[in-house]
Amino acid sequence: MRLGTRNSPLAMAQAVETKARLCAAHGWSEDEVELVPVMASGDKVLDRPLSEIGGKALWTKELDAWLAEGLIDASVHSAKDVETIRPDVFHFAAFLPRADRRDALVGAANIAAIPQGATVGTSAPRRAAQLLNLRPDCKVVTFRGNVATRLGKLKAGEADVTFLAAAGLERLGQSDVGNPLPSEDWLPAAAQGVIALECRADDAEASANLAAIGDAQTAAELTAERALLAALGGTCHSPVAVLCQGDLDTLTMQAAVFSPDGSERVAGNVTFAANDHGAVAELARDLLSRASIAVTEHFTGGK
Ligand SMILES: NCc1[nH]cc(CCC(=O)O)c1CC(=O)O
Repeated sequence: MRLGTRNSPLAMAQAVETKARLCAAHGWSEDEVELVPVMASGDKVLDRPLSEIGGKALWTKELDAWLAEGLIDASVHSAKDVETIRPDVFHFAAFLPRADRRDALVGAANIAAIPQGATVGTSAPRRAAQLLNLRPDCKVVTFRGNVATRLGKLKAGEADVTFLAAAGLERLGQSDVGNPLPSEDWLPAAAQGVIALECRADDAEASANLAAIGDAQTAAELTAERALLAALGGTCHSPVAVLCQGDLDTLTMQAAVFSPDGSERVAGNVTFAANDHGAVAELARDLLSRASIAVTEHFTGGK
C-alpha cells in the first residue's frame, strides 16, 4: 500500500505511525507499506499568514492530485488541516485514535502567567483571537513554519510565547516542550490531534484496509466537529474553537466564535445523540445569531 504524506517532520511522524498500525493490524511486513512524501503548497510559502496566501486546500491539493491519479492509495492528513468540504471522489476511511487535543503554551506556564504586553507568535486566527480575548494587552505577530521553525523563532526572541498543538509535540517526541492548556480556559481547533486517512471512494480494498485501524470514538467526535464548521460556514481561517467529547451514544460540544481582534467571544454548548448533528447545526445558528458582524463576516453560515 502506498501512503502519501506531506514531507514535514510532523507529517512524516504521522505517516510512520499509520504504517506501524497498518502492519500490526494486517500482519504486513515493513515493505508492504510504502511512504510517499509529497511537497504541499502550504509548505512552500512560509513568510505570510495562510489566510493571506488565500488559496484553499494548501495542505491537500498536491496529495489529492496524487491520490486521484492513483500514484498513491491513501493520503495521511492532520485532520485539522483538511477543508470542511471534500471532493466526492475521496472517502475518509479511518480516523486514528485521537491524541492530546489541547494547545500547549510555550514560553509561559499558563495564560495568566504571560507577562504584561508580551508578544505572541501565531498565525492561527483562532489562537490569536482567543488569546486577545483573555489578554488584550498582548501583541500578536505572525509565526509560521513547522514546529522546529516556530520553536527556533521563539528562541531567537521573535516572540515571548507561542502555541503549538500538544499532539504535534508528542508525535515529534517533544512533549516536554510547553504547557497544555486546560479546556476550562482554552478551546482547541476542530479535529485537533486527529490523523485522517483518505482513499479514493471507489477503492474498496484500500477503504477496508484503512478501516481496520480506525477509531469509532474519534470518528464520532470528529464528524460532529466538522459538522459544526460546515454549519457555521467556517474555514481553517475562521476564528472558531470547539471541543467535543463523550461516548458513542452521547456527545457534548463546547464551541466559541470570536472576532479576529478578540474583543468579542460568543460561546455555547450542547449535548446530543452522537449520530444526530441537528443539534450541532442549531448550536451554529445560535452562536451566529448572538454575534455581531465583526464575527459573522468570517462565516457564511449566518447568511
Ligand atoms: N496547522 C498546522 C498543524 N496541523 C496539525 C497540527 C498539529 C497536529 C494535530 O492537530 O493533529 C499542526 C501544528 C500546530 O497546530 O501546532
